[in-house]
Amino acid sequence: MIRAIPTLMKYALIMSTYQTAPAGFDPAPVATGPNPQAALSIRALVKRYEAKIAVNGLSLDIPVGSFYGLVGPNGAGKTTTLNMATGLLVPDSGSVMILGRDVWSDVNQAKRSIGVMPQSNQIFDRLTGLQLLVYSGMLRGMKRQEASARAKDLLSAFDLASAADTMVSGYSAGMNKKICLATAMIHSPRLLVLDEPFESVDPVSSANLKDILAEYVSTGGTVIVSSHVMALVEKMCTHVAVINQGQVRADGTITQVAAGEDLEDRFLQLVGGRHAAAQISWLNGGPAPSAQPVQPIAAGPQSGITMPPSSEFPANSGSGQQ
Ligand SMILES: Nc1ncnc2c1ncn2[C@@H]1O[C@H](COP(=O)(O)OP(=O)(O)OP(=O)(O)O)[C@@H](O)[C@H]1O
Repeated sequence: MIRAIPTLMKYALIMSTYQTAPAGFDPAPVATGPNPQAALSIRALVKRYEAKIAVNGLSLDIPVGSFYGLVGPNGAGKTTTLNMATGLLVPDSGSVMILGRDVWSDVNQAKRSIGVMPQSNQIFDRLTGLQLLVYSGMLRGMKRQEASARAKDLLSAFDLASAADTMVSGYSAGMNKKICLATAMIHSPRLLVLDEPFESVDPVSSANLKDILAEYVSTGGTVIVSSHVMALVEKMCTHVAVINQGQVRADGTITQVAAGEDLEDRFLQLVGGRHAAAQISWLNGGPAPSAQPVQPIAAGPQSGITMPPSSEFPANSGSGQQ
């Protein structure tokens, strides 16, 4: 089982800093460099997409051995931050250190030392579950025999043993999540980064996954999960960071961040954005749309499509040209 998988990697200490922030943008000043003692240490991370600042000078320390939840509203910058922290997306500026090693000075080494759960559309789904896991292990430098033994342990731990020889394209959404998580664990990384790991997973499998992750943390591993499910984060995580508009609004242990309240209520206070229920009359049994005359649109005589005339779909001569 997972406990039997030995640690492969030991880590050196390296520090460095990226180039300065983009012109015209001033993230919050940062007094200290990354913390080499942390599992993941981020300083003044910035990413912008043209006018949009996705990550706005974000700094965060994630302690070794923590089960760390990253929460934030849609578009807060969680995925962009995690992609930059795990070597998948080049930051505009800022620095990231994983277990004392600067990520961007040797990005391939950084990638080998962590387990990042891929999205289901990022895996080779024409392989069987067993083949995918062995392949993932060998990509990280493992010998085939060892990768194969671990793959079988993982398939059984994740209740996928009976689907070991089934092509991943034939897996359900929940099975897909589990095989993705297994690919992130095969090389026994000391840091696991998981984006919404429990989405689509049934309650029994979810409880098993939580047990596996809790055991992994109890042996000194660090887990970072991004999630929108506050109850799950409150129950499972030791720490949490609330991210909004590309910055950390609050971070610390669950108790510190919740500050005596329900974590979800605290989250809503921190990120704001709640508004009175929208008044959409047609959702509340408002008047039925009035009948309008219809006439053919431009798709040609054989199309058989008719639409009411309007400013969005003006009637034209039926030439079919736009
Ligand atoms: N490739 C891209 N090009 C342009 N804008 C992007 C790109 N990727 C992300 N963004 C923008 O950056 C912001 C942060 O996106 P990100 O995906 O990091 O948010 P998130 O917190 O993970 O959101 P969610 O919870 O919805 O997954 C959003 O406004 C998003 O539209």
